[in-house]
Amino acid sequence: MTAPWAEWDHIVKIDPDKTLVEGETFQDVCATGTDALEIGGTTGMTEEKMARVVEATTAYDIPVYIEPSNVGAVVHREGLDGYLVPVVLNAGDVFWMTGAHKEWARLDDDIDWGSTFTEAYIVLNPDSSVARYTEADCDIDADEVAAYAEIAERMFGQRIVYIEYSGIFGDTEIVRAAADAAEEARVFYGGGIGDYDAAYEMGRHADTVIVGDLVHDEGVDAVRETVEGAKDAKSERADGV
Ligand SMILES: CC(C)=CCC/C(C)=C/CC/C(C)=C/CC/C(C)=C/COP(=O)(O)OP(=O)(O)O
Ligand SMILES: O=P(O)(O)OC[C@@H](O)CO
Ligand SMILES: [Mg+2]
Repeated sequence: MTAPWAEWDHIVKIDPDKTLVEGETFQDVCATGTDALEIGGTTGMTEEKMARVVEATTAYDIPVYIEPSNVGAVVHREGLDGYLVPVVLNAGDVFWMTGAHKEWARLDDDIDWGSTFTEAYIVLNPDSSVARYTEADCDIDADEVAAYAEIAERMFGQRIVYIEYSGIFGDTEIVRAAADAAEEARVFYGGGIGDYDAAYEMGRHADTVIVGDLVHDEGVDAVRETVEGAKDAKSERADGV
């Protein structure tokens, strides 16, 4: 099966706990040229907030995926394309590898496994909420990140390796190392993408560039630039994927 994300160069991640820039709508976000929306955030997440954003975004012609950060924030809804569920490879607490997932399977009888996929996260900004929650070991070098990417794909069958620098622009050598280690698995990169150049730079290595805070802090014009950066980088890549 071709993965839904196979052609995604760029994703906007909407945090239901944050607002859009005044005067902008989800329709404007969808019109930036981004390939998909992920809805999720670490702190302040509730089912109500999630439901509100899902309802507002599924009205448009763009894939919408929930990225759950806890069991209570998952909603099921007509028009939703599916679920991209994090599994944090370098978490300090196994709850974030399998524990939350076990609880979700135990409590939710309506999981649609056909549209549920996992993202093998490697969390690398120690000051981010996600690093603090998961007690991630962020003090790892490019070799170790590459090895995580390798085992994610080869031992655990992961199809997405997500290099997560939430809040800061990451180390391109680390992203490159992950990309080199991944054979078929796609490398997602997120963190601190704020303009064309940043998206272009990470898009040279990662298959998909994710933009989060920018949509809430700066708005759709800035996001559109990053879409162009990611897409230009992709079209210039020798492997063409
Ligand atoms: C199995 C289910 C249903 C849930 C568990 C899912 C897991 C393991 C989540 C792990 C870590 C996590 C919270 C991932 C979400 C990724 C994300 C949205 C990160 C961005 O958050 P930050 O930028 O750190 O936080 P804020 O912007 O909310 O402060
Ligand atoms: O908010 P930013 O820093 O763009 O990070 C995006 C995303 O990777 C967060 O999960
Ligand atoms: Mg954030």
